[in-house]
Amino acid sequence: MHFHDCFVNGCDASVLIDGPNTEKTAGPNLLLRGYDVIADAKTQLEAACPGVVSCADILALAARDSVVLTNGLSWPVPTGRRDGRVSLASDASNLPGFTDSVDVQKQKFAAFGLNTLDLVTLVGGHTIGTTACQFFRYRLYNFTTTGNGADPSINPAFVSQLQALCPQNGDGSRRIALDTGSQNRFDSSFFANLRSGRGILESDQKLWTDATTRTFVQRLAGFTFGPQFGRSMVKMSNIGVKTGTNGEIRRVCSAIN
Ligand code: HEM
Ligand SMILES: [Ca+2]
Ligand SMILES: [Ca+2]
Repeated sequence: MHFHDCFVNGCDASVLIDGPNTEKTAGPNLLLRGYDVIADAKTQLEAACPGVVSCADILALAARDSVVLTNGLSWPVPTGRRDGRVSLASDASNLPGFTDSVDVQKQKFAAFGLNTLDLVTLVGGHTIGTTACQFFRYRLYNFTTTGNGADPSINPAFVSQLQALCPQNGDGSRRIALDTGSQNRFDSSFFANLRSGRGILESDQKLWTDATTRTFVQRLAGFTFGPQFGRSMVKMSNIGVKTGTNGEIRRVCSAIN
């Protein structure tokens, strides 16, 4: 959620606003979840200290805390973001898509001052969580006309496992781990999986196929992922921050004051 917020109008909680044609209604945001967790935190903060902690700061802090809760390394989160007053679905086109080439992924991150190391590191957020079959099933059936019909960048031994989890005409909303075998642990296993052709999203596996990002995947599969993730997250969470008289401290995260 923090990533999808920061890439559209900066880290200003614009992604949390309810209403017709807000960012929430844009394709890439339709499956975001956890709004209830942010709303709960806001209710408790307003009861203790009304008007002080922005929804944008809650998103940044919750992102860090979810990493800590899944056994990842912590980092200090700079605070002081104010909440934006604009949220338009039409602004969500900056967000990367799961079929994007490495060049496009790099461009979309570079537009916010994030370099290739930041890109590969931040995509490592896929060490936790799941994806719906609909976002990668096309890689398993009739992707090619030769061989077993699957995307050749998938480890052949892994194809049948994925086919069993996401049958061709099965439920597209069924969810499977983005980091096979380690979906609840914030570790470097995601990068080891890319290295062995076990990436789930096409955009993730391409980070290994492409020579310009492969060296970073190789490096992050070691011990540097933990500390680097905190550094790259602090860069991401500074995108377009509103301070001073810009924006407001929302009373409720789903609506402007
Ligand atoms: C090239 C960039 C990226 C693309 C194309 C991408 C795409 C996706 C897709 C398609 C899903 C599955 C959505 C679903 O089925 O609900 C997903 C899930 C997820 N992504 Fe990304 N993502 C990218 C970068 C990031 C970054 C930078 C982070 C965090 C720093 C991140 C964190 C997550 C998490 C935690 C999930 C799991 C959500 C859940 O379990 O509900 N992603 N991503
Ligand atoms: Ca935003
Ligand atoms: Ca993991």
